[in-house]
Amino acid sequence: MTDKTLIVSAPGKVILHGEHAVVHGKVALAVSLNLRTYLQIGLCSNGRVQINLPNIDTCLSWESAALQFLLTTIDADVLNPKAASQEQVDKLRQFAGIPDGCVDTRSLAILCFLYLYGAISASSRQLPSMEILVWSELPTGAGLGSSAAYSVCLAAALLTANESIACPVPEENGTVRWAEDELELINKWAFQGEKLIHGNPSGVDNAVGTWGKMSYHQIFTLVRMASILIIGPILNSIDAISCECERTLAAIVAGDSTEESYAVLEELIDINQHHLNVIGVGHSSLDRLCQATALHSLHSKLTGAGGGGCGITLLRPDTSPSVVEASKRALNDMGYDCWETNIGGHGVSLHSPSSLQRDVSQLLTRLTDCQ
Ligand SMILES: Nc1ncnc2c1ncn2[C@@H]1O[C@H](COP(=O)(O)OP(=O)(O)O)[C@@H](O)[C@H]1O
Ligand SMILES: C[C@@](O)(CCOP(=O)(O)O)CC(=O)O
Ligand SMILES: [Mg+2]
Repeated sequence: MTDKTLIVSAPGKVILHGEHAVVHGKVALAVSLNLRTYLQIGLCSNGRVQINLPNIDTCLSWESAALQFLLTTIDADVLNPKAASQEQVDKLRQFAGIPDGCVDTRSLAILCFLYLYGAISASSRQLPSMEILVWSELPTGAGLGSSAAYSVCLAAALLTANESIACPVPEENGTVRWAEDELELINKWAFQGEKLIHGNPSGVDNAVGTWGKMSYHQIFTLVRMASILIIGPILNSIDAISCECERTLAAIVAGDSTEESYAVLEELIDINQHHLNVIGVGHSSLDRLCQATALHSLHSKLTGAGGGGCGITLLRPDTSPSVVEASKRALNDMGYDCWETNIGGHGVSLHSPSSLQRDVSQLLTRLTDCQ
């Protein structure tokens, strides 16, 4: 058991194309964002387990003894992650006082923590006393993958703390990542956490949180439902959109872009936005967002689960800053928040404290002090 305080972080994601379709086995194109979730974990000897989640105004603490039931309830092999059974979920809910069917932000975050903590500790038959603090730059529940970043951070921190994976030492001012097989294990456990939050996730979000950069993802877990016959052609079209977008982006990255490349990207965004509305995951507020940016000749679509949440707008290299500013002003006036982000942030990482940006470091210190 490592006795150091560890700080890990994982990026959020944005799905360029393929949300929802990916759950039905189609291709999704997702990229990591430069907005991250940070987790600080410290092992202690006070016989307690504490988790502090300031983004959702939650701080809970239990006697380790009260958590012993986890070892009898969860019979997991740390190297072979598996999903929580319904019986296990029921026991965790009962323990945490979460009524059946309750899926509020706090309940889901606690269920996810309790399962990952119990399952990852089960092999060593020990429940370490620890303090965990999770803070995120990502909006919660808005389509930017905050749940996956949370699950990835928890999986990485808990696996490292109980030495199921190595604890690489970052250089001063530096960050390090784990070996590929260890990242695989982090990703698999994070996926089990995502299942508790999402029910039937595709696995795209946790893969981006783990590996970062761009992920071209196709998962062959076809969900059978009657309406799939009707929406099948739309899902196939979304699949083709993801593939065409990937080809166009690859050409841009390779320096083979033409005037037309960006026009293609814009057209793909418009078509997909219509498709997402047709399959019923749009929202009038997202339509208004698309209309507002269209007035400035910018193209937008919803991203993530939809039904509210975030939209993305493509800024071409030749989009003038005044157009960006004018669209942001218009959106702000309509009550939207805007983030100008970069894509391609690195995947889950372990930080030396001095490598953190000053504002993040100060915030973690402040939040630790008031625990
Ligand atoms: N920083 C955080 N602290 C605590 N819980 C979090 C945090 N970020 C995400 N979560 C959990 O993830 C859920 C949001 O996930 P989800 O609805 O999938 O939206 P998103 O698009 O942001 O992933 C929250 O309800 C909460 O349970
Ligand atoms: C709708 C979906 O494709 C993306 C959901 O993304 P988010 O949780 O809204 O960030 C579901 C999934 O891929 O698991
Ligand atoms: Mg999510």
